[in-house]
Amino acid sequence: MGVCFIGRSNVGKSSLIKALFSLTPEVEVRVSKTPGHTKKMNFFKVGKAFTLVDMPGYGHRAPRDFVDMVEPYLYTRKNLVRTFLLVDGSVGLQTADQIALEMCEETKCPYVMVVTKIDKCGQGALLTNLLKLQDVINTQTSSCFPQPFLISSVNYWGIHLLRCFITHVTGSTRLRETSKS
Ligand SMILES: Nc1nc2c(ncn2[C@@H]2O[C@H](COP(=O)(O)OP(=O)(O)OP(=O)(O)O)[C@@H](O)[C@H]2O)c(=O)[nH]1
Ligand SMILES: [Mg+2]
Repeated sequence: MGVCFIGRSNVGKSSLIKALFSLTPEVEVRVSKTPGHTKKMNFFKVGKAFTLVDMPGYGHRAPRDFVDMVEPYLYTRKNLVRTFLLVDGSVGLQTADQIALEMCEETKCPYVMVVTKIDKCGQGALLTNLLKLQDVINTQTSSCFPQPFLISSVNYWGIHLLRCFITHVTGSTRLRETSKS
């Protein structure tokens, strides 16, 4: 079973995965300032339980084979439990994101919006983009999680909550049996 991370090139997909793995630094996740850095899908195994998949970005300078590679994956992957669609907090939903959103709706696999880089965007811009995003979620989606996650991979805002969410949706929590006595 697995979860995957998609979004425009440079939005911070690899950085988010790196932040999620901050407690296990032996897992190497490559990040770059150059958009279009991640050119292949990268699979990160977490124990035996599940896999995180880092995808190449779409949009500006992204590998052309995004459509050839990612779309078939989303359509055929049976044990994909969630797709995380990342949007940059400073710029909000772009045309390419709308297309990705429609692709997610079509595959009917549950997906979750993640707003990235909130450390570097102004409060006003963030609020405007969030309200627009929330409106799109409310009116145009049926398999999207109702609330977006706000994160910063630089100072770890929202990372722990997202980690808990992923653990929950992948069923990786091992709840201790409560004492019956
Ligand atoms: N300020 C800030 N910068 C970030 C954050 N996350 C990522 N970045 C920066 O954004 C750039 C791109 O990050 P990546 O994680 O490589 O982006 P990506 O989405 O994997 O990009 P591709 O692999 O090209 O699709 C890097 O310079 C990161 O340091 C964040 O939360 N805050
Ligand atoms: Mg990347």
